[in-house]
Amino acid sequence: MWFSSQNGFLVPSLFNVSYRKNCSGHKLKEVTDSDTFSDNGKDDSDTKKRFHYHQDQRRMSLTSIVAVESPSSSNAPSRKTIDLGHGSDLIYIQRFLPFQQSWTFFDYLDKHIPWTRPTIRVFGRSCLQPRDTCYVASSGLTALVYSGYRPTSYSWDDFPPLKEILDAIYKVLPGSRFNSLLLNRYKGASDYVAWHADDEKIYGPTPEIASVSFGCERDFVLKKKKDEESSQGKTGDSGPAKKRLKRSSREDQQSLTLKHGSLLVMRGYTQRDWIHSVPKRAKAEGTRINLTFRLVL
Ligand SMILES: O=C(O)CCC(=O)C(=O)O
Ligand SMILES: [Fe+2]
Repeated sequence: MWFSSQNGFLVPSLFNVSYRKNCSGHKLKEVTDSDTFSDNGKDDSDTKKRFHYHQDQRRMSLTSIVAVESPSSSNAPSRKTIDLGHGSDLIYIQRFLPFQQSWTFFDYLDKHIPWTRPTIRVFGRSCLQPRDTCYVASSGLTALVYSGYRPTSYSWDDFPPLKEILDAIYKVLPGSRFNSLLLNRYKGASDYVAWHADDEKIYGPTPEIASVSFGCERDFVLKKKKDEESSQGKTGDSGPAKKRLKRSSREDQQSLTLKHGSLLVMRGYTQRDWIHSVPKRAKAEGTRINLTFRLVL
């Protein structure tokens, strides 16, 4: 097999290369998505390099990546499972959707979603939410309310491409079900989502949240709640308090770079025991769109 160099990595040259401006407006060279591509080892070295980078920044714990599962068929994109411990875990599929198709979704969502930037209440003060948002949900569900804001609920039928994305999620997560979707648009470096957990009662104690990202890649950071903040400390499965205090702080933080066309799934007790954020990043100049699919019980 022939290899060519792309962004410092050797990749098989049988894959087509295409160009698209990246979020800083620079020409970006990308391998046109071929689903078999993710199995050739490049995916891993790319990820490991990134993890080492984050490790340098003391944000990534390499030891917690417990499995890089082999795809069940050569067409399935490879997935990584990150065990956060105590019944919480993440799944990350970097090449979940094909690269060009992901840009088609991005353009559609950017143009057709009725984005709003609502005023929300944080610590008793009103402020403009630092990103655009929209909410889509099946009819008859309990309304979503967060930070004193109750978004208008749009219908799935208004935006048919959302159903295509949902179908793609069901293919990689058989048995899962989602009936609502929160969309976020980050218009540049200073848009962000602050530390929070999606632990609203309407999602139940162990919500599964499937998060698809398009456009400018951004860091997604998770931090373990202090034991008194989560009810996990009360279950007694994390050992005596003295032992808990000794735990290395690296185990309490995780960071991932969510790529264009990727899927991140948060499962188990992740919302009960962890908080997450998409921090401001000086270099993230372009627009990013993120979709979080959820199940309202
Ligand atoms: O943009 C993201 O990746 C995360 C968004 C998020 O955490 C949320 O909508 O609750
Ligand atoms: Fe969230």
